[in-house]
Amino acid sequence: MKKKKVVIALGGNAIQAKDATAEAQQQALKETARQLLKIMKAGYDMIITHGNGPQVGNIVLQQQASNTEKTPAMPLDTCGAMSQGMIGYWMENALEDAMEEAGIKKNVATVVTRVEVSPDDPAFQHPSKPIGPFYTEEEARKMMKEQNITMIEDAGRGWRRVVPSPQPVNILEHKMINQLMEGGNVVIAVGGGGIPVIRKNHSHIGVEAVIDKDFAAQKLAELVNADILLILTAVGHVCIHYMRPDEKILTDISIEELKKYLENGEFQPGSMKPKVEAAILFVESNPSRKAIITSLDHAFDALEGKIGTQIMVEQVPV
Ligand SMILES: Nc1ncnc2c1ncn2[C@@H]1O[C@H](COP(=O)(O)OP(=O)(O)O)[C@@H](O)[C@H]1O
Ligand SMILES: NC(=O)OP(=O)(O)O
Repeated sequence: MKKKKVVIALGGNAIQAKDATAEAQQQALKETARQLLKIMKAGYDMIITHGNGPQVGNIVLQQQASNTEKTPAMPLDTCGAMSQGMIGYWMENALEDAMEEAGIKKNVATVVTRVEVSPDDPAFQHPSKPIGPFYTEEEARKMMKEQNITMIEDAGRGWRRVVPSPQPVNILEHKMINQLMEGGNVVIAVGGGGIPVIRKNHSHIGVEAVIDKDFAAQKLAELVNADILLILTAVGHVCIHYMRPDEKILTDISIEELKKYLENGEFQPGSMKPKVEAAILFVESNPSRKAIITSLDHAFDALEGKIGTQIMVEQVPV
């Protein structure tokens, strides 16, 4: 039987569960690798994508802190590339160790990935993607005045810097990523939503932005003709009336029904809304495709259709 192709988008909790140290992030990735191993063992072909919001923001701050003529600060696109390398390297170690323990022999590779965006994307005028650490309102107001940056309150958790987050238009390395996966390798790609580039005079030029990893994963999943887009976050299901007394989990759901909830404003921008939108776009691109939103610990069972929010063209009758 043909192996199913899965593109996995790993949420923040898969990497930065406790704190921002290299040790803590690598520790979190060990558990992530254990969960991903179950998917590997079941014979799925997989490409792993991941976020970079906390990490790229911290790299930017480190760059600024040592910005001298001899050690100049690198721009945001280059910081994005650094975050891909850093997280890809940690993930390679974690996956290799997990495979070794389980007696699985596969190669793991990270592809530094550029994602083309449109220079006319309106997102460049409206920074919305939170990066780096959280601050108090007082600290944030001072930083905005002194540094000419935009900061917003992030889902009740504190204030964070925000940067433009344009939509992915094309993934430049998608053919190589697909070949690596079809060759039986585990591929880590489009990290942090990819390095944002625009096309100018036959060249690609990096731009100051951070692409949403759920949209980038959706674009990649379409381009490699994946069967399933698996979006992993900290909750087992998408909910409507989230955090209210009448909260309800969504299990099997059609894109038509999900769209209605989206239009009713059920999902928050910057958290569940981009995941739901990415899932709908993927399923709409081909009716045989399926998107799943669930937690890391439910990843394998969700692929088997047992749990999580399963998004399809038609709701499967029970
Ligand atoms: N409608 C909703 N249903 C379920 N969870 C929601 C909803 N709205 C917000 N959330 C919260 O948002 C989180 C996902 O957003 P976020 O943490 O930014 O994503 P990521 O896991 O990609 O880092 C969920 O884990 C949950 O805590
Ligand atoms: N690039 C991106 O979407 O990162 P986070 O998921 O960490 O916000």
